[in-house]
Amino acid sequence: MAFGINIPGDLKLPEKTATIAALSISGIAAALTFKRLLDAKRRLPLPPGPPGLPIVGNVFDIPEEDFWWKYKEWGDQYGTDVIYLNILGADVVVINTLAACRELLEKRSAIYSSRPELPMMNDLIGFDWDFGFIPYGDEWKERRKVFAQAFGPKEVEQLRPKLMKAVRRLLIQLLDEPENFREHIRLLSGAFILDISYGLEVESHDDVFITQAERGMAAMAAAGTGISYVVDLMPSLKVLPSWFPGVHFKKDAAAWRPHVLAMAREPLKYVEDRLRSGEARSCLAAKLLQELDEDDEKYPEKRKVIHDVLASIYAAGADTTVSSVATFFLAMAQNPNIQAKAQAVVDEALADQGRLPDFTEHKQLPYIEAVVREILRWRPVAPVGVPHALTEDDVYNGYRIPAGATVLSNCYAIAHDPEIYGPNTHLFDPARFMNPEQTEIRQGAPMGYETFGYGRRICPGLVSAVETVWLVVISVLSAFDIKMEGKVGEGFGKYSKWDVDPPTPIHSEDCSTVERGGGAR
Ligand code: HEM
Repeated sequence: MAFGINIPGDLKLPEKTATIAALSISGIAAALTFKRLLDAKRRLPLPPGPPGLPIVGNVFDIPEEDFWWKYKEWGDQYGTDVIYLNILGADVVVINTLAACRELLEKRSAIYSSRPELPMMNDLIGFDWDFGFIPYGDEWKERRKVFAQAFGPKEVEQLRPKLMKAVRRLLIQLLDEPENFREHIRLLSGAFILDISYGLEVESHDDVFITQAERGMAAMAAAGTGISYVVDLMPSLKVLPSWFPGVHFKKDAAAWRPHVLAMAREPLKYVEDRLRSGEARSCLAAKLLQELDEDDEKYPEKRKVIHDVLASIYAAGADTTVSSVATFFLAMAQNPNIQAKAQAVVDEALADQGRLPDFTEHKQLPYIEAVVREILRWRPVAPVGVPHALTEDDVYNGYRIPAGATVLSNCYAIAHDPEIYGPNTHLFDPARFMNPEQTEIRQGAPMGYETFGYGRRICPGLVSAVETVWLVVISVLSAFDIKMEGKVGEGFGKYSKWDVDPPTPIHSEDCSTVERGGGAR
């Protein structure tokens, strides 16, 4: 019933008529007030932003590189923490401050937690199994719940032996082929995820499951999240046939789709086969599948949830972890003094122990904790987060934010905000998290976790990701010196115009590991 009002059945007819009339009048009045509020809301201005051109809007205003600084600069120029951009008619809102992220993405998360439509990524390439890309709603909630149960702090603790194994193998590979450190990091991340998800024992880069997953990830990187393909800006184009002139996106999608579907389908089938033959190794897939009843009429849907959640772990966790670990190598190569200080801390903790670091040292070494926080802060993996989408019209600071707007959080600008992280945020300096004596993490120090996003869609793999970075950091520091090698490149580590004292720009490929106490290998 409209407005949810029940009329008692024992009322007499005139009373009923009067009651109905009264209710109708108050209903109409409420509807009019609501409409007036809505109209007033719609008359409010959009947040300020660069003026843009007709039809294309701000497409040509956005620089290809370091666009997060441009977003911040516009915010400062217009005196607002939320700016508006029009991208070929689509509403895009960028949040430049932590306070505004908290207000909008956290406090108002009920309406800021969807995702924009991603026709290329989801419908055409086939990533609709990745719950990180699907809209807010029941399907997302169900998957997120299963994920959260598998990655709570206690569950992550149980994954530690598998993580230790992966990191120890990384050390051996660094010893054998330090110049291929990037490949080794990729294998560390992918192999650990395939082990915990499906119990797969991946030993080398040529492993069939790794190859399959990496092909899928290459498709994801090429598709981008939103504006790499014209179909993302004009979803209606997806109905065009692939022979239609200029419809490259369909050909690309057709080439990638089989890999993207296989990376989710094949490892799960492998576990199912192993369960039937009684040979399944302990892993999330085995645990979740064993909880299902094949006679349950909802079995196919429940199996699909497991399929989606497990594959999302690789899709969301592999490249992001690789990127953070690569930042560690870069930061150490650029900052030998910090590396030496961190190594001294590790050496002292392990003196006379005759072993490599393990979780005994976890949370015992504040400076290493600060190094990890600084890695995550200094070069956020997703500089403007993963786009959120607003599901209802909203008003912020007198500005209208329209329903359907894509909402970006400028994590990079926030992670470099001197009011949160102190001076010289362009520099890699773990000391910013420490107390003046440099003995403990300073009380009230921020976590440095802007890189994990905000609100209901915040990275649910955070605890596992931080533990992985931590174990790599402490293990590599205990065994190797990381030094720059050969020519000094350009581009990676490029500093922004805000930087006063830029670090030497280098490519992360130019780093090399040197066995501690030994010569360059
Ligand atoms: C340092 C490594 C990582 C970084 C920087 C990172 C960052 C992020 C970010 C920025 C988001 C989007 C948050 C938002 O929308 O506000 C996200 C989502 C997600 N991450 Fe991570 N992540 C990392 C590692 C991982 C790992 C290891 C896993 C799995 C174990 C994981 C699983 C996920 C999932 C499933 C989502 C989608 C959540 C949703 O849409 O509800 N991430 N991550």
